[in-house]
Amino acid sequence: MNKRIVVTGTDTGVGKTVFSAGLAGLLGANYWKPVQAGLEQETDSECVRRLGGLSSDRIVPELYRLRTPASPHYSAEIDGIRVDTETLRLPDSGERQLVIEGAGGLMVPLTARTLYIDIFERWQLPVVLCARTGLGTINHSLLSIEALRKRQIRILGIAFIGERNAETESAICEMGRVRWLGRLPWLVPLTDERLQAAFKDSFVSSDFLNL
Ligand SMILES: Nc1ncnc2c1ncn2[C@@H]1O[C@H](COP(=O)(O)OP(=O)(O)OP(=O)(O)O)[C@@H](O)[C@H]1O
Ligand SMILES: C[C@H](N)[C@H](N)CCCCCC(=O)O
Ligand SMILES: [Mg+2]
Repeated sequence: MNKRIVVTGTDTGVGKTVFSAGLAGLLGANYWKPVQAGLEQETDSECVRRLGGLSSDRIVPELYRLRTPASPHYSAEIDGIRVDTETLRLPDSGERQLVIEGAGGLMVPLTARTLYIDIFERWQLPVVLCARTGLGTINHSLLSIEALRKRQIRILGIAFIGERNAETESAICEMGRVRWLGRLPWLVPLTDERLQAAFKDSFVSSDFLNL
């Protein structure tokens, strides 16, 4: 039985890391951010550990820690290295499930020739697509869905992040023919306790089990 889930999004900054923290906390899963671009501020792994309440042994180390917060292909060039996409092999997660977060949106380049979506296609894991609820998200979401479908990547569903927008959420799910998994509201302040409580109210763990 597959126990690994990819968390991707319609864009950078949509809330994949916060969602991943909530999901890993809800499932008791491990977390992996294969390629981290940007080290000056809290990394995604550090954020998931803090907000998801994960012990350090549940965080799989990144394969690439690139200094510059930019597209990984460029951030790697600045660091004088090249992402070897052949090394992006799925780690064994042992007894626990594994939440894997991409970087930015689907068509983010890891190298001049390889997009993250190409890696998702190779992995053939189910994908949760994180999306905003505000104006502009319908286009971003339907484009992302189309790209995933074209590569026959299984979409578990859409996880919305932001304030309720019933018309937009239903338009995306109906026109994109994808499941509405839930909506994580915007939490201010954003704390581990508030996230974990809100996540339990927003999502159902059975949607992410027995994949
Ligand atoms: N539900 C939420 N409530 C409050 N703040 C949030 C929420 N989701 C995300 N944020 C904030 O929005 C910003 C972007 O979120 P996040 O880092 O999760 O995005 P991302 O999609 O993982 O970005 P990246 O592409 O860089 O990995 C962060 O400052 C985060 O704290
Ligand atoms: C730096 C940022 N936080 C992410 N890690 C990488 C986002 C890459 C976005 C590339 C793009 O779509 O222009
Ligand atoms: Mg992130």
